[in-house]
Amino acid sequence: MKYDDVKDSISQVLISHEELDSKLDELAAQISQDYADVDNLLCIGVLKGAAYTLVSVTRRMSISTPVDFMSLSSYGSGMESSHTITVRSDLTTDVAGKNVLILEDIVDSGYTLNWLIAELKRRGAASVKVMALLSKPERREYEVPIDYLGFTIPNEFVVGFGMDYNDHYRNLDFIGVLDPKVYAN
Ligand SMILES: O=P(O)(O)OC[C@H]1O[C@H](OP(=O)(O)OP(=O)(O)O)[C@H](O)[C@@H]1O
Ligand SMILES: Nc1nc2[nH]cnc2c(=O)[nH]1
Repeated sequence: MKYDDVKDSISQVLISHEELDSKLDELAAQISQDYADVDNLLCIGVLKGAAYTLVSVTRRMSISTPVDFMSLSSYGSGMESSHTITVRSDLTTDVAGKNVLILEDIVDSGYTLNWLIAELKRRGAASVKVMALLSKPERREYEVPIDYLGFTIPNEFVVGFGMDYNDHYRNLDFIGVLDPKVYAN
């Protein structure tokens, strides 16, 4: 898809590249401070969307951390969660005894995180904390603790910085509202 067509599909820039950069700096500084003396930190990202957030935050951290990814499916290619989690590919790390920090791009219904936190605890993680770049509280159906939050956003379908519609728009360097004309009819 040409970049001009992509821009035409965005009805509003919700969070600019500059705002993202400075928030990512803040989050990474806070996490680095809080985990400076914590052993066995493991940062986990849920593919595909959170890859952008995980890399951007850990790259800015002033402490060293192992990273791992998990691929879960709840949304498929569309806009509504199926509320059934399928593990497409699992972590390669044994999380038993690890202090896990999940880095997510967005918390919407909370279903994904609610499932993942329970699963990591079931596998014996010593602690599980959450960083989410975006939270959409109006959509919440499952309460999840967010220890580090970037932005609270309104109930709009957003794309960019990891977030997709039909696997496009992830590589935008800002977060925008997808124009409803894109998914109408
Ligand atoms: O709070 P929830 O309602 O569970 O929604 C949040 C989940 O939705 C998105 O992933 P998605 O399933 O779209 O997969 P993707 O990252 O591959 O795009 C996002 O990355 C979260 O993992
Ligand atoms: N792209 C995208 N994926 C989501 N998953 C849950 N909420 C959203 C959203 O607003 N946009």
